[in-house]
Amino acid sequence: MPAQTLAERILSEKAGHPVRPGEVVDVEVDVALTHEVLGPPTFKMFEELGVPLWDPAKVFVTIDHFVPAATADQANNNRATIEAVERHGITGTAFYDGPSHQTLAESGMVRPGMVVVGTDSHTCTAGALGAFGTGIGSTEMAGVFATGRIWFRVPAATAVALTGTLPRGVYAKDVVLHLLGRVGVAGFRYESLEFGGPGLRGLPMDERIVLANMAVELGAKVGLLETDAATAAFLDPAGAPAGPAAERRIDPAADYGRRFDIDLGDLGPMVARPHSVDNVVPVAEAAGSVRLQQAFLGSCTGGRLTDYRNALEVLDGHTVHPDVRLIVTPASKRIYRQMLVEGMVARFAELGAMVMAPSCGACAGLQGGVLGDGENVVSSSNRNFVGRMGNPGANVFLASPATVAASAITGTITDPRTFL
Ligand SMILES: CC(C)[C@H](C(=O)O)[C@@H](O)C(=O)O
Ligand code: SF4
Repeated sequence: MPAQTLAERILSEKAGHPVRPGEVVDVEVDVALTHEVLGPPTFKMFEELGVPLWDPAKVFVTIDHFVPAATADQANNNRATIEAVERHGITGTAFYDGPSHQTLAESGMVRPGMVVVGTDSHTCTAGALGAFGTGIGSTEMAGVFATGRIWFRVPAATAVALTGTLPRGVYAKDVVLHLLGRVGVAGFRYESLEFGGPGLRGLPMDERIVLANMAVELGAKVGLLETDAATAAFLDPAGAPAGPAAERRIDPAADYGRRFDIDLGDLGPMVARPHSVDNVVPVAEAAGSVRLQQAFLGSCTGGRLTDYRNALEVLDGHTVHPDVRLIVTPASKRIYRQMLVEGMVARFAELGAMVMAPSCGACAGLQGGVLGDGENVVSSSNRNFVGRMGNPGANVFLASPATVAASAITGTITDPRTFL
């Protein structure tokens, strides 16, 4: 067997022979994800085929974007989704539990080496668990529902070797923003973006997930991470073994088109300014540039326990600027419950934050924090194009949860190290 990239290894195992970049392979799907936004049209197209669902146990359906519904149309989509799940006997569901990529990761359905497809672009998040995860359209998903199979062109790969440790006030989000600043939104187009090295393995799972989650912002087909004991512990919190497939490391002898070496110790807090996720500068350069009306801590990128702990570390002992609405939208019910246990909900409430139900919330501007004309928001989420967060007249700045917290205190973009 030749040395393989993480993506080649998964697709080779699935195809039954060693695959090469550029080759088209037809593979079995292990998990198919859909949600209330693209689920109803997907089910409609699939049902027109007149065949049974290939495997109801391998489908995961969520209601996460329209939660709680802001309009009757949204509520009708939610109902249509529930009815489709009932019609087809689908067992994997997370209704009103938080963004699908977090709830799918928590569900235990995803394992290293799997092929995961979803009608959502951030399905690449499953790469944090060692799975070949990618977003597909609803028509293609109708085909997957019917056959349980899909074809891919095997992607070329880039390896990102992380060494060192992140300085205080710097987080995984800053690593992704740093990469976006270097290569741009199409920097890894249709590639497998593979992260490894001791720097990666030193990051907690909550932080690692950010790297896989934002691979799509860099144009990548998949964002695959090395897996280790921490991955296994995430998959099996009770300590049950995750199986021999759990440990997957980058093979330096594999055919990587490009290799990046990043010493985490060299990085600083970064911010992506409107209206592109690669419009990146060090936070210091954007500091004080605009007045903020909103600060958002949430989404499948920046709504996990580590994010809230980091944000509260900055916020503790300070007050939120009176002009700023601080919105906290946990990325799952499990996270929300743990926040209650740790007293974080109370601390956010005392700071005047609006703590919302787990959902996508303000991230895609579908409910839970739409912006007004000319308003500026600093957000721990992943996209800032014109109209993202619900208003083409608003401006979205993307940063780490700690930078969001620091900026909420001052009412303008602020380096979190000011308060650490
Ligand atoms: C609504 C959904 C199809 C969309 C996506 O695919 O990413 C959303 O989750 C987003 O983040 O923009
Ligand atoms: S939280 Fe945002 S990025 Fe994630 S699935 Fe929801 S809308 Fe998309």
